[in-house]
Amino acid sequence: MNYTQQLQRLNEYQKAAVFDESSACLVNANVGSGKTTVLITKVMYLHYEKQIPYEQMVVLTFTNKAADEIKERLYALEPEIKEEQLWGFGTFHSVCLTMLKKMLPVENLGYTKEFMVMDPDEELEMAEQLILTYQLKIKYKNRLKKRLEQKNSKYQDDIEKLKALLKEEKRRQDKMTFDELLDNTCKLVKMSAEIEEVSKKNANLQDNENTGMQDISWIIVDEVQDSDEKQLELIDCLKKTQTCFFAVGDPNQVIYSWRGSAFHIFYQLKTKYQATELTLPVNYRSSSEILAVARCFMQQGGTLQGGRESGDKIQIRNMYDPFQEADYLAGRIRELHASGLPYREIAIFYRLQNQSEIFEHVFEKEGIPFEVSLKKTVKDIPVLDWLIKVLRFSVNPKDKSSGIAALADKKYGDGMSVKEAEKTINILSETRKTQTEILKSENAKSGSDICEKMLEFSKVYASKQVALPEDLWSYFSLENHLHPTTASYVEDRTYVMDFFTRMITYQKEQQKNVVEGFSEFLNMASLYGMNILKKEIHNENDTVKLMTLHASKGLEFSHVFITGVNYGLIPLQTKSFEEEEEEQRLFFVGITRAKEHLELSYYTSPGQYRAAPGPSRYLRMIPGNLVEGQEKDRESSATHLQDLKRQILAERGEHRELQEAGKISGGKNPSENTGTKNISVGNETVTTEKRRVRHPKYGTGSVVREDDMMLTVDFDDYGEKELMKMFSGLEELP
Ligand SMILES: Nc1ncnc2c1ncn2[C@@H]1O[C@H](COP(=O)(O)OP(=O)(O)OP(=O)(O)O)[C@@H](O)[C@H]1O
Repeated sequence: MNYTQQLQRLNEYQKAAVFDESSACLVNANVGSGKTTVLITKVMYLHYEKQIPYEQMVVLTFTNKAADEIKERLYALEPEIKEEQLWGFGTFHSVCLTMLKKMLPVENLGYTKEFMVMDPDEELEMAEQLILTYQLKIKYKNRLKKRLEQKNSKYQDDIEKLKALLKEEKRRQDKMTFDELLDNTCKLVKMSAEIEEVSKKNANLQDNENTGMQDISWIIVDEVQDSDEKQLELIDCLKKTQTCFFAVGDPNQVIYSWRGSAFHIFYQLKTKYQATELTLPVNYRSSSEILAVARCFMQQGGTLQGGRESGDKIQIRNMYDPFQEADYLAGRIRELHASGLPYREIAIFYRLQNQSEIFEHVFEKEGIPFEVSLKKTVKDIPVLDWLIKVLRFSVNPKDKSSGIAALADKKYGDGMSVKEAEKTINILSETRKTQTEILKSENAKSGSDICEKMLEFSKVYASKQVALPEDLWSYFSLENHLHPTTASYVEDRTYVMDFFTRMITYQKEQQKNVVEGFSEFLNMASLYGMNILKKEIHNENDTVKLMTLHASKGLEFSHVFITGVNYGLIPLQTKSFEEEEEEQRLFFVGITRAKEHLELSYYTSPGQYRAAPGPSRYLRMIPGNLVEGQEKDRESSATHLQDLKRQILAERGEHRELQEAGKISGGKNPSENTGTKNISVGNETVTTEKRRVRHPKYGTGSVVREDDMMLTVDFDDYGEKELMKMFSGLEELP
């Protein structure tokens, strides 16, 4: 659709937002009212009608997906647009990264232009290494991240010393955290503004000093309701008196308030910039029945007008348990597909990631094509997590933390302890001894081939080009590190080769030398962990989409099934009124993804820790006239259902047997080193104190049950998961 066609399609509210030229404008938009549509048309309007160059626009989005969508639409209209022209289109973090690399004097803050980005886990690892090296006494280490963020500590320990060491170490290793990308951009933009001010005053001394900063005419922000304090501060730094500010958002869709976003953002921005307020009230997505249900969960008042005619009433179903539900949905999807509905128009939502498992088993058996939206980042794939450390140290030998972590990795590294790895790196990098000398050295346990390779990488590849992924594979002797006899080898190798291919392609496309190109790619891998693996759901595939309510934001489907609307799941048990409100908004987001048809279901026997049987109170908030006849409890004893259940449980059992036989790798026994109080009930032990653990894939969580063999952990972002003790791969958190 070209610019004129796009403009003609808009309603009066949407046009008012596109044409608005006040110095600040806030668009309070309803769900599905065309925010994305307006934002893209606005950029086109400014460019084509007002002749604002793209390079003078900063268009900030909340996800990379949203930024890519806008860029793709612009490229489709004007394929000749250069990437540099769209430097300001991206997430807050990626735009800051570009500014720091290309426009701002990072050297003034003690960094080089080659600085690398580190994610929050890496910063924690660095802090843990420093605690070890300097023998620091730190209380509540399981809350180290929080404690490092807190300004004033009330505990008597070495936390302030650790903060200072960490700051120094990050600068020494030339690394910035995500937050520092924003903080440092702000600092340098402010410094540039001061220089400009001084040079204006001293105009007779020299012409306006070139601060390297682009003139920014427009700052445009999408999903402004999800911005946090740091992001607002960045907007404030970038906005000069002549810069116009335009933001769209929906206060009813705040689902990340734990990141600091809050309702007061609209109010704050409005008063700060004396912003004009506009609205987009008409929802074009959902049928009037679906909108009527959505209105029951709106918290911000206002009207939610519908732009579409009425459709099906919504349905509420009672399922005995998740097995019965999966079986029902398989049949229902088959029916819908037979009647001509593409699979891609069907979505199933749930509150916790672990709820997808039963659907996956059943759909696989029933031959229903599906995709599960997993929050997969490179960090979730152990081999890539390790490889990135190897590469980070290779392109930046100052980054000793990555080198140490790579060598000390139990599975892929050299199996050294952190201390041994540190010594090896220090000796090798400082004295550049050969491997034989290292072996003789008293201080190091053994020499390390990969350590030498990492240290020599920049030199070796200064003049050489990498042509194929195989070159890197053999350079680092990865065959030895990925252990060809292990079960994970084939999959690991595919991940590695795929990662190399992308990295080499990127470096060539950007016409950078190997070290520069790889560094940029690794920074992107930290920032866009998800995108880079292309594991996000692809809407073009004709598959049923399975995802958590959080992951559904911004998407739309003809038929939506929200499962497990039981108390304890939807909503989750909450600790505060604010959390409860956020749960409700999350449900609202889920409901408003549906265009034609919405089904909600609850279980009699949810089979999830903390979930209560029976309908959640949310279902009682929906007026009866919007619902098509409630079904009675379904018969749960159908023989085929019992068989299905048995089959799935048996498969789970086989999985355990494989683990027991050592075919699936695992880690240390987490109960070995705990001082937890446990109460035994029969064979089972109920944990009375919260034992915190970390799993390489599922993240952090608390142990809720354990017996001699098994251990059940309630993961913070995943929900409950049962693991074999011996092979759980869990790391005990202090
Ligand atoms: N003026 C219009 N006429 C007809 N359809 C429209 C119009 N504006 C937007 N739409 C359609 O309405 C749907 C929602 O639009 P869009 O995705 O831009 O909304 P949104 O506000 O970004 O949604 P969300 O609140 O879920 O983030 C899309 O299918 C879009 O094509």
